Amino acid sequence: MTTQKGLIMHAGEISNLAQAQSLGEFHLDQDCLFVSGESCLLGHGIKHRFNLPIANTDYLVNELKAQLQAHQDDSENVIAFGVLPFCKYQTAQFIIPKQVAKWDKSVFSQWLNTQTADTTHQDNQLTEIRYLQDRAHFEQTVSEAKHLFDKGLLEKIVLSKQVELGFEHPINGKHVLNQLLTQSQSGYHFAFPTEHDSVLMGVSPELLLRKQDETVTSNPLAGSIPRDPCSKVEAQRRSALFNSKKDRYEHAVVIDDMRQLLEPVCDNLSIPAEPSLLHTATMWHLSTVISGHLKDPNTHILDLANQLHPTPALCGKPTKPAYQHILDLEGHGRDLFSGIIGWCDQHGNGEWVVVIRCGELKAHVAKLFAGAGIVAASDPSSEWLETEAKLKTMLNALSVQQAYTQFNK
Ligand SMILES: C=C(O[C@H]1C=CC=C(C(=O)O)[C@@H]1O)C(=O)O
Repeated sequence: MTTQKGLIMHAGEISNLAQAQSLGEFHLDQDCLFVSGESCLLGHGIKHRFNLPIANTDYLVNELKAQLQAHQDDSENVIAFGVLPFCKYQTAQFIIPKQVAKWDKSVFSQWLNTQTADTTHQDNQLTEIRYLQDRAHFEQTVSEAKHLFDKGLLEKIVLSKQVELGFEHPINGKHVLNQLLTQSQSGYHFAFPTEHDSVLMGVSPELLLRKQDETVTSNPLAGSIPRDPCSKVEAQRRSALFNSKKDRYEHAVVIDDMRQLLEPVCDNLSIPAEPSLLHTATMWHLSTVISGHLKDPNTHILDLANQLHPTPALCGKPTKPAYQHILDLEGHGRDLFSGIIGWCDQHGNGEWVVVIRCGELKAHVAKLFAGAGIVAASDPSSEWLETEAKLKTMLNALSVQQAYTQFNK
């Protein structure tokens, strides 16, 4: 095995479009996709689907290892794709594919493009928008959270909303995935067929953990500002974000938490003293790249990832009270949203990202999610606008950004 741009090479490398086309079609209801850097990991077909509880990390890791061993082929490295929910009392979904291939991202994009070239979304009317938490409710919960900070009960909480979009016709999921790949050049694109006949897809900017033998890398994000088409405004926003005390604090809470968990298990944990700026197609974020060498290279990636999850970038600090207040304040179950998604092999290597900037697509309905980190200095209206901006990744991929804005007027 060799490494290219951080993604581990596995059996079945495909770098040529003709070779890719010989595989037939990409099937959203049975194929898994995980894109990292210039490579993507593609799972074809479902050999075995199973669920595991995530409340006990040792149990999760041992059962997962046993499942991988039971489905190992003679010659090939066996891989499981999976998604862990936000709630520790729900179960993770895993798929061991019939066949795994590593592709160049550009080849995968071309291959998908050839399958969607003659389809368009233009005639798929948005017929309904249903907020599981509307603006008034969201802003009210931010204000309530601020009282919790005043009382010293919390330092940070991540509050979210969900939006259900109804369409006239069934959604063409492959077209949406194709749009995600075209519109968002960076980030971790993913697609996973869930046990409820929906497809979870999106492009997450946030790497929770990558593990290759003894090396671990993480790229937590927290502290955000929407992008702007005007370069002057864009420059002002970047600088405002970088110098914002509120956002620096929001970010520091996440980094401190990750340091606490990773320091005891790593020999030389490297955490830059101050964050840098990272952008997606729609947002700027404060970002820190953390890396380290594991004291025990045999540590399974989910051993660490499930302990890190949910970080204060998705939940809050302290974790347990923040989690409880999320349940009370939000009033909707997050399920897979703000969980983690990725893959691992039988050596415990792999990559997991947080389930954000994504949607769950099923028939005529797309369920979208967006959250924002709330701290004492948060302004309810700005936090709402931040969640609206975060929705754009999926709204643009669904080609309904304009219709969505019209609907909300
Ligand atoms: C919860 C989301 O973003 C998280 C990840 C990056 C930055 C965030 C923030 O600045 O609030 C959030 O913590 C989301 O995109 O729905």
